[in-house]
Amino acid sequence: MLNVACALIFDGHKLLLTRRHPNSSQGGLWEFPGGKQEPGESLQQALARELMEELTITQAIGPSLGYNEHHYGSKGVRLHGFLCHWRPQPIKLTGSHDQWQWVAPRQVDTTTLAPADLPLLDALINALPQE
Ligand SMILES: Nc1nc2c([nH]c(=O)n2[C@H]2C[C@H](O)[C@@H](COP(=O)(O)OP(=O)(O)OP(=O)(O)O)O2)c(=O)[nH]1
Ligand SMILES: [Mg+2]
Repeated sequence: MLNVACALIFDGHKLLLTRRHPNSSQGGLWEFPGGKQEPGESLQQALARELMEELTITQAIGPSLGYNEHHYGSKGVRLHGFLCHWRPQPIKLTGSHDQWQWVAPRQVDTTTLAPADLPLLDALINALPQE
């Protein structure tokens, strides 16, 4: 099982989604930015590294939203979500993604979101104050 850490970066109203580069696995789908844990790293360290590598942003990694296990064919992914309070700063995509967007959590188009992400999106929505 591949351990992947991802960030649900939230500014109090909107959530940051990034779109996977068309040539990658799950290409063209939107996701929470992040990547694979490497040997010797905590999940939070992996996530901070990936956010710098992929978006050139520095984020304080907040509380865990749990994890979801998902199988893409024979490949199993354990996707760990962390809530991060957005620190305003420029975003620069370095190649893993071709777009980003800010979207209200309840308005995310779940048909174009990586399927492993759905339970983490629900965990965020459940943690929000009622409208
Ligand atoms: N980062 C990230 N990966 C996700 C999400 N949802 C989801 O199914 N995945 C899957 C896609 C990949 O099969 C797997 C690994 O993520 P990744 O491709 O970002 O890993 P990485 O940044 O380390 O990239 P690489 O070394 O493979 O280039 O996790 C998500 O929300 N964020
Ligand atoms: Mg990645």
